[in-house]
Amino acid sequence: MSPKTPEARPPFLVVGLPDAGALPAQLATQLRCDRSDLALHRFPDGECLVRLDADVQGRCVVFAGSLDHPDGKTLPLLFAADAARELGAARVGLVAPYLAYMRQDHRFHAGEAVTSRSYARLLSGALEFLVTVDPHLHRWHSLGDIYPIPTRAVAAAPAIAQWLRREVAAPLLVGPDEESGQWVAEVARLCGAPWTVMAKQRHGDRDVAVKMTGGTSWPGRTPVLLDDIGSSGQTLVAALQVLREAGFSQPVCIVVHALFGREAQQAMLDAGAARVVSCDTVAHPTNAIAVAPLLAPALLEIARV
Ligand SMILES: O=P(O)(O)OC[C@H]1O[C@H](OP(=O)(O)OP(=O)(O)O)[C@H](O)[C@@H]1O
Repeated sequence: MSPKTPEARPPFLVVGLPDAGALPAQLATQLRCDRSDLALHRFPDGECLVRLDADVQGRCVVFAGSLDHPDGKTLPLLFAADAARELGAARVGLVAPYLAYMRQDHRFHAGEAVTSRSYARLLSGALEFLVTVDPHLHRWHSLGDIYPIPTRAVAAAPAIAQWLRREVAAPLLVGPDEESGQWVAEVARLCGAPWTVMAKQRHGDRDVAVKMTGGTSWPGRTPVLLDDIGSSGQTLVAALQVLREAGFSQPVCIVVHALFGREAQQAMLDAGAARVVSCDTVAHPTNAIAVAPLLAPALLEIARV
């Protein structure tokens, strides 16, 4: 099949998922296209009913919204994607700044589901492309390992580095575990700052232990703890305690995806964090770093191949 000419490309329609915040409007503005919000009704028995209020015929329908609290958001998304196709959409894709279930990437105990793979199959059965931000890639090396559809993983690092250059004079980037090295090293490179990672052991959902593995002598540097996800907040709390014991002061905490509640945020402040900030992939009071503007270019690239 020959590549589509620009004239033949279907126009975009952005459809905001429930609780998607400002993202759908931002995307529609950047794409200069129409936007509509998915109507969602919950019946008394908990079942959902979705309704598309815009004409999707012949359009490239882009659902937009993060997949935090995924169990309540995923079925409406799948139903809506199915409806869009039935109603004549030319293409159906998803921009989800936070992609759920990526941490369940291994059968840790006999009989457990490898949910990241199952979830990928589920979404890939309903969608033709996916754009997200810094998915949790630990045992999977890329989204392509589990998502058969075209995907783009947008890096938050340039936006984080830009924020740091503005807000922290002489940062030392610190990752709380080895996996965080992938984000920490890139942000450090972009800032021209030194970096190190700790070693983490997870014993339970809210039970982690971390220890310093590199040096602790970084005179004049402000430690900046950087991780992809804050959930219970215990990883960062444990890392903050280690930094305090090593004599660091006024550490800054940055997470890409803020999945934590008020208590976890308070625990980080109590453990010595001078500031706790996050990217705007999940709407949260700590949002300070905008990555949503990076999504439209990735979407244009992927939706038009
Ligand atoms: O706020 P918390 O509840 O501590 O969760 C956040 C941590 O969880 C993830 O790693 P995880 O411990 O799942 O390790 P992994 O790299 O083995 O997937 C993530 O990279 C954070 O480090």
